[in-house]
Amino acid sequence: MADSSLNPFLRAQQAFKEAVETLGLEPAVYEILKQPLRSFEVAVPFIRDDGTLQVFNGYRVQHNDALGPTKGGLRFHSSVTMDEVKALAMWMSVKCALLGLPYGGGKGGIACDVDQLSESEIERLSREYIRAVSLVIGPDKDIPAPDVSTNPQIMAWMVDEYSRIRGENTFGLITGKPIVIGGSAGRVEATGRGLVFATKQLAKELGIDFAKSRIAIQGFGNVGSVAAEISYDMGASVVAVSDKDGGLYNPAGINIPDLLEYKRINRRLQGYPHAEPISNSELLELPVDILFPAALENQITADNAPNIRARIVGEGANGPTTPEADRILFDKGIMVIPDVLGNSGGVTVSYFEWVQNQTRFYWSEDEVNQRLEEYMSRAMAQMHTMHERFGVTLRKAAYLVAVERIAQAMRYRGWLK
Ligand SMILES: NC(=O)C1=CN([C@@H]2O[C@H](COP(=O)(O)OP(=O)(O)OC[C@H]3O[C@@H](n4cnc5c(N)ncnc54)[C@H](O)[C@@H]3O)[C@@H](O)[C@H]2O)C=CC1
Ligand SMILES: O=C(O)CCC(=O)C(=O)O
Repeated sequence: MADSSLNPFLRAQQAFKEAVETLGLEPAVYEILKQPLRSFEVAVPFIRDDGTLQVFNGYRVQHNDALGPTKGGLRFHSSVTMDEVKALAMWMSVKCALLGLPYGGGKGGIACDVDQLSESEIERLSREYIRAVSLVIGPDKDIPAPDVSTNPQIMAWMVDEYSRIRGENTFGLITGKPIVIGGSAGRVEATGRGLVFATKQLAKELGIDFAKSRIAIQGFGNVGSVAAEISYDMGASVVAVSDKDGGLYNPAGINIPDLLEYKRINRRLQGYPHAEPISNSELLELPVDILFPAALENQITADNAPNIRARIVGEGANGPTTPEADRILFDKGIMVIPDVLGNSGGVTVSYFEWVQNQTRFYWSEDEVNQRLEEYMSRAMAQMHTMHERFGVTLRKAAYLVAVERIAQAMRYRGWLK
């Protein structure tokens, strides 16, 4: 069966439409939320190491700022398009509102393949991108952060470039920075930590002991590798992991610290001697308790959803499950922790980082982790209330919490007359 719901922007629009209708809100709410307030497409010229000039397409989208400045990551990936960035920004609006953060949703990216660029080329590209969007971002306007193929080093170059343009250190411009220049303790781990936290809570409700569970993880970057490490430390058996080049499977469980050391030395997962090779599609269909998709959108579709055997799908990635797949998983009794909650640990600790930058007062990692649990527990409780009140999936319930909050802000601000 072909899956008609692969365009993430159309999916995001449909989800907002359903939420506005379910809540019985005025149609004007959907008219505002169905597209971003501002979408920028910029040319990013930079000099290659061989002296030639290359120009990439860059994007920054600000979906809705009723609750505060827009916030969301920057992705460097060859598949980045305006529609993808719009959807990612819309999902950020939902995530920030659900978590009760004083932000709207934003997102950005550059269509490029970082594997083809040297480190100095990535630095020049990052600095040029910031020059291209410097007029539309800022600590009280729109605050970027890491996403796919971007990291604290890239955030450092970007905040440095912006600070040079402004003529003053502006650490609150961007989050996910190295700790020594205003990064927050716990930000690198936050998304994976939050995902494991939310999954452990749901597992308990379903009578699954997380510490005895079998887990498969697609994507072994910031989100997937941290989720693997924390799950392993809690005693769970991580039986499969993967990256864009394929996966590894050991039904007896993979020693994650050993694999991380192997990856650090070899810069890849492939060839690890204590697990069998497995494809990404095989990994998704393994007989496990918990599946963490932590790579890209559209991984669980109408085609493979009937074969998913996990009892819980905890979405670390943004948009890994299509709406048709969502319906199939629901019918099979598989619980899905929606991305807007599952991966919300990242933006929540980004918010803490921004607060620390604005106040110049820095917190310990324990304080960060404790507040992260408080914010996520509150959002989960509100999502559960909507889930029960309207009898809808957790994803729809998350949208109901978020859209009600954004609509309230727009109403007070006089946008809905
Ligand atoms: N970094 C963060 O704090 C947050 C990330 N996310 C989302 O989590 C997902 C992963 O992001 P990061 O871990 O930050 O990125 P990353 O760049 O650190 O890692 C991405 C991983 O996915 C793998 N991958 C790429 N394409 C793949 C494919 N087709 N099949 C299987 N694996 C593939 C890569 O090889 C890599 O292991 C994205 O959807 C991102 O938007 C969401 C919230 C916060
Ligand atoms: O940390 C942030 O501000 C945003 C992270 C992000 O891009 C996401 O949650 O998808």
